Amino acid sequence: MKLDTRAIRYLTAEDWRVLTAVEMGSKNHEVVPTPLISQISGLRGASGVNRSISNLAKVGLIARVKNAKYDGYRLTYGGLDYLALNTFIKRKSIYSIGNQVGVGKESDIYVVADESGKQRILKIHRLGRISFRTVKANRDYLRNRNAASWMYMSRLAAMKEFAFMKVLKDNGFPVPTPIDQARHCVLMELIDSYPLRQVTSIADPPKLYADLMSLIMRFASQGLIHGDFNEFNILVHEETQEPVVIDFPQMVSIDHPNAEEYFDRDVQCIKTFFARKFGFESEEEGPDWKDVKRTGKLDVEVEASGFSKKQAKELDKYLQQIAKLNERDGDEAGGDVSDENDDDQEEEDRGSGMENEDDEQPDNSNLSEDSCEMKNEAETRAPRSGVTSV
Ligand SMILES: Nc1ncnc2c1ncn2[C@@H]1O[C@H](COP(=O)(O)OP(=O)(O)OP(=O)(O)O)[C@@H](O)[C@H]1O
Repeated sequence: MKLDTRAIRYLTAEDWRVLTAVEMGSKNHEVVPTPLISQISGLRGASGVNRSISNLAKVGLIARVKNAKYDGYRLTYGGLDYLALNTFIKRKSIYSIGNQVGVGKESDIYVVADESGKQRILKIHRLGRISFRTVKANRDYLRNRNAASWMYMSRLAAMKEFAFMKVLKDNGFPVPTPIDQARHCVLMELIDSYPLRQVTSIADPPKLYADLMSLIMRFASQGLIHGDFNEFNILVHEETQEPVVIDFPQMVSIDHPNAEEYFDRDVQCIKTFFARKFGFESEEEGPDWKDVKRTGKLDVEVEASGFSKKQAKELDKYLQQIAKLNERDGDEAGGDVSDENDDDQEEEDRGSGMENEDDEQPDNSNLSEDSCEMKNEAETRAPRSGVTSV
């Protein structure tokens, strides 16, 4: 799903109201009936509403749903992107959109700029897009998921990322400065860097290795385990060669029942990577779970910062389901980024009701042993040009 912002400046105030109405209506309607869109938008006269509906559908921000019992529309990823961008533009967080610099399994990364031209990173969470392609085959798995689960879950993922980044940054951890969050998008500082995965040579591998191991210990002493601490999620600053950590979907508390396992896996990922890539093996045994001493409670602090335990559980459960689907479908789904606009009928396959049935702890067991290898290799260096105004 490419972010095409060409139409954003041409939408009228009425179009925005109608788009917002479709978003609001889809909170409890799989397919939002046209009369409801009209009612929520508060616009007088059917002709204006119909004109806006047709404008929005033409540029793919909403999609007419065929085969439904009644005539209706649903919001597309594009529509949600526009709503989020509009919020950022109004808040003056974003002025222009540049190149896409990353396509992850579950996010798209763009360079954007504010009015002064300062460049930033926009991360658009797109949870579940891979699994959508095979959603029919996996009916049972998703039957009880919310109609708008991709929107809701992508928003939770953005909220989680923003909350963690904020708490970590405020406590002196090397993470990008979080700038803003709206719907399923996070805006953050652009780090002049390469992902460790792409770095071909490093001046001082033992130092970087030691820095990373002490980071794992620092996280743990503050009550946290990254859970996906690998060469894809560590950026190496171009000038200083200092590490900057990104991407926190798997982050868990050291009180998690599987904490030791996740901690050991983070350590092992770094060991394996340094041995393979730089031929470096430390003489020291490396950080040991037994040496972790809690001196802080960032795991608790993050819950108080706007991302609740309940939301964390909802998100973790959904991530586990998606991981299971992807695992089951193997290569068929792997890396196949589906565009949800492709298939008008898929909405039917998603049930309703976002229940939170049990009290399970977040579980990272879906990650395979070699989770260090899980990500797609994408063009990930942030180019500094091509920023166009939206
Ligand atoms: N703040 C940043 N500054 C510079 N580059 C960044 C920044 N954030 C992300 N990137 C680039 O985008 C790439 C992908 O980012 P990230 O790991 O957060 O998402 P993802 O891996 O695409 O998501 P997923 O885990 O769902 O696959 C990074 O490897 C990095 O090259």
